[in-house]
Amino acid sequence: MSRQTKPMVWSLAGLDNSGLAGQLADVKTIQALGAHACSVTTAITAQNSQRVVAINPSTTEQLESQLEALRELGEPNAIKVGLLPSINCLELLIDFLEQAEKSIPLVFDPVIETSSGTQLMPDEVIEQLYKLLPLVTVITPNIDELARLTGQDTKSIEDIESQAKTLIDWGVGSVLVKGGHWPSERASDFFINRNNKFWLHSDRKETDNSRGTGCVLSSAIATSLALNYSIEDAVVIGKMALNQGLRHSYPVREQKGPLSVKSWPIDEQDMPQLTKQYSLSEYYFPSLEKQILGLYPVVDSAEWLERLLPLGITTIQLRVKDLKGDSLESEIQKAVAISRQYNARLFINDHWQLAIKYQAYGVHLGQEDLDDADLAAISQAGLYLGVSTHCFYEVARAHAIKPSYLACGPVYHTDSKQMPWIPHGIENLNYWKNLMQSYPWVAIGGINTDRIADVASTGVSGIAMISAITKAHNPEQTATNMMQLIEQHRPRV
Ligand SMILES: Cc1ncc(COP(=O)(O)OP(=O)(O)O)c(N)n1
Ligand SMILES: Cc1nc(C(=O)O)sc1CCOP(=O)(O)O
Ligand SMILES: [Mg+2]
Repeated sequence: MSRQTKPMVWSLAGLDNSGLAGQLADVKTIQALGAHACSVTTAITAQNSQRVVAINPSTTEQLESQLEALRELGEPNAIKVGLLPSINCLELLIDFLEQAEKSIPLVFDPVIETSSGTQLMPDEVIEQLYKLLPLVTVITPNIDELARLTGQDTKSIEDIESQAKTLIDWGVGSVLVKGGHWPSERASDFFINRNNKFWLHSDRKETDNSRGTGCVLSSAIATSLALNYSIEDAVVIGKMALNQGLRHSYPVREQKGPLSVKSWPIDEQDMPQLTKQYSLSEYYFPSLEKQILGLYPVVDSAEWLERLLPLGITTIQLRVKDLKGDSLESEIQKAVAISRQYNARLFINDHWQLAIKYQAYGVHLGQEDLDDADLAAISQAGLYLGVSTHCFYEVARAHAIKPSYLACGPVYHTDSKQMPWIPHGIENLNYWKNLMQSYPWVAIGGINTDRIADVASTGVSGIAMISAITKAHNPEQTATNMMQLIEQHRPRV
C-alpha cells in the first residue's frame, strides 16, 4: 500500500447534478492532477445542458457541518471557491479563512451566471464580495464577470488590463482574466499581480463540449498551488489542463458535454504561449533539426576556444561577464574567428548586438535578457537562438519565441551561478524533454564526469557546463573523456 500523502484541495462550490460543471468538474480535475479532492457543497443546482431547473443553496447548518468535518481532517493545501449562493456562505468562508492557522492559497472563480444566462450568485453577495477579495490568492473572472465586479464596461484590451488592475488595488493577490469569450483569433488570458503581468495565448479548440471550462481552470490552478508551484507556474499549468480537457471533451446524450482532464500535462500542444504584451510576434529562428550539439562547454575567453575546439568539440558558448567596451568586442571578434576556423557552433551569451555584428552562429539568452533583446533583429540576422528555462512560466514564455533550442537547468546543484531554483534532477529533465518534443534540449547545471552518463541517457541534444571543464586539473583530458561518455550513453534513434 502506498504511504505517499497527497496534498488536499477543497472544492467549495455548487454541485451541478448533470456532471457538466461545478463541483463534479472540480473533483475530477483535482484528482486527475494528483491531489486529493474534498468538497463543501454550497448549493445543489438541478440542471442539464439545456436549462437550470433549480438552485438550492445549502443551509447554514449544512455548510457548518461540512466545514467542521473537513477541519478535523486538517487544513487544506488550497481551496477552489466557485458558486457563493448566500451571504451566510460568504461569511462562513471568510470566518474560516481568518481563523485558519496559516494562510491558505485560495482560487476564486466568481461564477455569477451560467453560460445560458441564469444568475447563480445573488446581487447581495456580489455587493459583499469586497470582504473576501483581500483573502483571494487569484481570482479568475471571464470578461462579463470582470465587468460586473468592477462595474465598468470591458470593450478593449486596455479595459481588460486596467480593470484587472482595479481588482489588485482592491486587495486580490493576482487576477487571471479568461479571454475565451473575447472575439479574437486565439483564446488569450490576461494575468496581473503586483510583480508581473502577461498574456497566455492558445489556439482555439473546435468543440461544442466546453461546459465547465472555468471550473477546470480554477481547480487546476488550486491543485498546482497545493503542489507548491508558484502562482505564475500555476496559471500556466491551469491553462494546460484546460487545453487538455478541451481536447478530451465529449458530448453527453448528443448534447453539449464537459471537458475531461486525464492527467498531469504531458503534451506540447497544451502549452500556451506567454507574452508580456497582448500581441504575439512571430519570429523565425533557424532550426537545429537533427544536429546533435553534444558536449557544450560554456567558457569566458576566446583562449578557451583555442584549447577546446581542436579536440573535436562542435558547440561552445562564450559567456563573458567581466569585460566591457573594446575589450569585450575584441574577445567576441576573436572567438568568432576561431569558431569559423574549426567550423564550430559558437553561441554568444547575453551580448546579442555583438553576436550580430560579428555574425556568430547564435546567441544564448536568459529570461531577464529577453526583456531587452531585439529578437526581431537577431532573427533577421539569421542567428540561432538558445533560451534558458527553469519552470512552466519560463517554458511558456520561450515557446512564444520558438528558439532553436531550450536549456533546462539547473539539473544538479551548481556553484557557478546563484539561482533561486531547486535542481531538477534527471526525472524532471526527462519530463521537460518529453513534454516539449519539438525542441532540442540543452542540460546545464552541476554536470560533471560522474553525472554525464545519466544526462546523456535522457537523449538531450546538448550537455552544457562551466566548472567541470574550466576548473578541471586537465581540461582537455576531461573534455575528451566526457565526449566519449556522451557517445557511449546517448540513445540511438
Ligand atoms: C546553455 C545555457 N543554459 C543556460 C544559461 C544561463 O543563461 P542566463 O540565464 O542568461 O544566465 P547567464 O549565463 O547570463 O548568467 C547559459 N548561459 N547557457
Ligand atoms: C550559467 C548557468 N545557468 C544555469 C541555469 O540553470 O540556467 S546553471 C549555470 C551554471 C552552470 O555551471 P556549472 O556547469 O559549473 O554548474
Ligand atoms: Mg544571460
